Amino acid sequence: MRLIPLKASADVGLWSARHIVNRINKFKPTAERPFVLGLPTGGTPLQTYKRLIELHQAGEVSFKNVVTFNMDEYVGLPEDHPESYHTFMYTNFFNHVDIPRENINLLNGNAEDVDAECRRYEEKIKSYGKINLFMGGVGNDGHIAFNEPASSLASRTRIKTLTEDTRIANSRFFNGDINQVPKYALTVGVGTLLDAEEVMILVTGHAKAQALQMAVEGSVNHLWTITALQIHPKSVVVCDEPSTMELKVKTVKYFRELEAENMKQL
Ligand SMILES: N[C@@H]1[C@@H](O)[C@H](O)[C@@H](COP(=O)(O)O)O[C@@H]1O
Repeated sequence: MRLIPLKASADVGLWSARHIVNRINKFKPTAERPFVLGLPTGGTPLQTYKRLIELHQAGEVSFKNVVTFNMDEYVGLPEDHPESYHTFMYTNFFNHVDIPRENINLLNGNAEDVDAECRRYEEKIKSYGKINLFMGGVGNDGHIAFNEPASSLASRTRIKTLTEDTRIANSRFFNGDINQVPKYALTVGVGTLLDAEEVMILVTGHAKAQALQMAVEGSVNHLWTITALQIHPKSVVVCDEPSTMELKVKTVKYFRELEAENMKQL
């Protein structure tokens, strides 16, 4: 695991956006061989999306040959609901870059047969071979995508019941009313995430300190599904200072020194 300890959340946004741009440009995608990017919603990646739009406008990156797969979507929320992940993605990112609409993949939380919808999604990912880079955030309780505590670490895309903690955390987007937060979501599985060539997780704010500590210093376990990153061959965690509060000083020092060495070699 690579840990990038940065100062502020704005730095996390910039670093992660540059990382995505570098990966896409190095890949030199074409229509026949697109770059496949996994994407999250939530408050954390907002700054990344802003920076990506700026880098696109500055001519540093094109999304013409990029195919995206979002990690999750609420069940039963109309697609055009202001808090659906469809709306989030178009408003905060897709509407501002040159990605063709047909390259965008989002789970349909209103599908009549949700199991068939989840199978379709897995098949579609497979049809591209693999996801080249999956970006994600983490819940306060260590969930990755909507893989709530006790999710199988081998799980694939499926329907999940949200925990009360997650619904309380997400009620901030629903007028502070937990009753308006959907009870279910469709989500890629931990196994789906682990299949990606690279996984990049963004962690910002003090509320995520315990999740970050488990991710980096804890043991792999299904109660903190973020810990599955430890068995991924290429995972990178980009974090700000407040989120490192529960890490050992020597852990942060080690990773900071490693990154300083990397910078020197560039
Ligand atoms: N399904 C999403 C996750 O993908 C996200 O990582 C988490 C944290 O969101 P935020 O970035 O707003 O803290 O919220 C939701 O539960």
